[in-house]
Amino acid sequence: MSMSKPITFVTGNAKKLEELVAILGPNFPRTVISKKVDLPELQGEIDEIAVKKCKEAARQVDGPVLIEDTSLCFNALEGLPGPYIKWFLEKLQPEGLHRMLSGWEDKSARAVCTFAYCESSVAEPKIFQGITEGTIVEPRGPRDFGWDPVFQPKGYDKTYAELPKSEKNTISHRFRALDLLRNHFQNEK
Ligand SMILES: O=P(O)(O)OP(=O)(O)OP(=O)(O)OC[C@H]1O[C@@H](n2cnc3c(O)ncnc32)[C@H](O)[C@@H]1O
Ligand SMILES: [Mg+2]
Repeated sequence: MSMSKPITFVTGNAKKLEELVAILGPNFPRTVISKKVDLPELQGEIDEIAVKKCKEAARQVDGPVLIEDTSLCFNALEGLPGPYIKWFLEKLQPEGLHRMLSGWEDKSARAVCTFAYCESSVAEPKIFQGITEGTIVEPRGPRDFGWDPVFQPKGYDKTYAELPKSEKNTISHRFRALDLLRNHFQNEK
């Protein structure tokens, strides 16, 4: 029997939590609870943001914490909007994200999900990152989660939004990151 403390997943985003629960499933070796906090939107390189965000979460929660930060990187734009995608999406809507690339032939993009886990406020965060390659297309499909309508994963003719959740959750940036996280905790036992 494991005596480990529960892990608190700190996020203000209910859809992220929903996907994490669906992807990890019931056999994940640790108990994960969630806490709704809007952590600051930081600047910098992707890994650096995740580390800082995790340290901030660890300051706010007693015990092990998990955070994640999601970037959408347009290759034509040298990786931008990247970690700033939240503001671009909020101001431009999915249509505007697609329009941002109208002057570029290269519509390719990468969805990057970076989890950071910290045992306590004095421990160094560990990073687990997943990347899914795709293309930015005109928005198609339901609008219940962020930029899903404009991201068409490589090898698919549907956007993330058009794919059944169960299928997105087997190929997504978040799935790939959580697969690494799962391996880490399974090997720890
Ligand atoms: O509290 P946190 O966990 O930070 O949640 P957030 O919504 O602020 O999320 P981020 O800072 O990571 O910003 C990422 C943006 O991308 C969106 N997003 C994240 N994962 C996504 C996914 O799998 N599909 C579509 N949009 C996604 C999300 O709604 C944000 O607008
Ligand atoms: Mg955020």
